[in-house]
Amino acid sequence: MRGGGRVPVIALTGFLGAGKTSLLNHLLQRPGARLGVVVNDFGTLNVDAALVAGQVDDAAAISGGCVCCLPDAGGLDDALRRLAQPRLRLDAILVEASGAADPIAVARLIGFSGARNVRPGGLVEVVDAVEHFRTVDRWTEPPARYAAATLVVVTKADLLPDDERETVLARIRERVRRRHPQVPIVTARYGRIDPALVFDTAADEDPADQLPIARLIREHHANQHAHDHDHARAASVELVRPVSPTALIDLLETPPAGAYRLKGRVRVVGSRGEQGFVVNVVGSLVHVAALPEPPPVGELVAIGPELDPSLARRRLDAVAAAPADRPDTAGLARLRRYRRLNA
Ligand SMILES: Nc1nc2c(ncn2[C@@H]2O[C@H](COP(=O)(O)OP(=O)(O)OP(=O)(O)O)[C@@H](O)[C@H]2O)c(=O)[nH]1
Repeated sequence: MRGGGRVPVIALTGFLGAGKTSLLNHLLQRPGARLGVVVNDFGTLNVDAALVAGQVDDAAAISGGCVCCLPDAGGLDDALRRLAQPRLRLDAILVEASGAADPIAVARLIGFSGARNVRPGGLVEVVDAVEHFRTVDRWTEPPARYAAATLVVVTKADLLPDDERETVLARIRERVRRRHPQVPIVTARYGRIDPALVFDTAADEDPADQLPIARLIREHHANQHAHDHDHARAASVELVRPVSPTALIDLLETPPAGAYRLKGRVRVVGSRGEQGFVVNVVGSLVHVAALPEPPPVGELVAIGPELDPSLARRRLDAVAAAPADRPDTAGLARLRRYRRLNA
């Protein structure tokens, strides 16, 4: 381990559904690296921890809020302390912040962590090329969050219309550069970047580009009263039984009011036994993928800055309660159609 024995902590930030878990799973596939993971998710159920592809023995999961708003970094410091123990000999710790977390606050939490054996290793801001200008960058001035990044990864360019792709990507680059002229910006489908981009940053002891962050953090402290991000709200349900594909697809296609993001893992009864699926909605995009095994217990989480949690909970409960013991041919066909679209 380099860096005087302190383990670099690399933060993955980005708006709800931008592609942080996809990037994390990609980085975890790096052969030979010993990586620790902290996942911060919404709701009482930690879907992201369940979706982190089995490469880590113990993903420290922090659920029930956004990491930058936890009092005194509570959960984060504990998780970092646990993962930075010398006997684990980790090369780096990756922290996936919740989609509502403010990157500047995340940088501060890591920079001033009470865990002794860690040091900041960079902050990767994931940008959803499709939704970015409707969600994160909506005002005249580019958002301050760009300045906290040591690397910007733009995802979902594949979903942009061919004749708009270059214009949108150029606009993202131009907006980011106005806040942070030197930051590297890469485009990557499903976050499949060259891992050296992330782990190189982590190899530098006290990289020079931490300096602007120190200033940002001070400014941020001064503005603490004007908390500058919406607290997303969440509703979740645990699924002990298989779900009805029709009820599920109806939910994905018409999410509860204010649910910008829906995600979960489910079991459905097919003609040849039970099958597992992971479902994702980001804005108006629905994504369905098969799981290798049906999850013993599934879950669904709805998240959004303007979500009404009790109304959303009723919709989720209705999906959990819909009868689903027999194969539902029409519903399964709709589910498969999404799988084909996303293949
Ligand atoms: N087409 C396409 N889909 C992507 C890409 N990156 C991510 N996705 C999909 O976008 C959805 C959200 O991705 P996640 O990686 O779960 O996003 P996230 O930022 O971890 O989401 P939260 O933690 O809930 O905020 C999933 O369905 C991904 O498969 C991409 O580059 N192209």
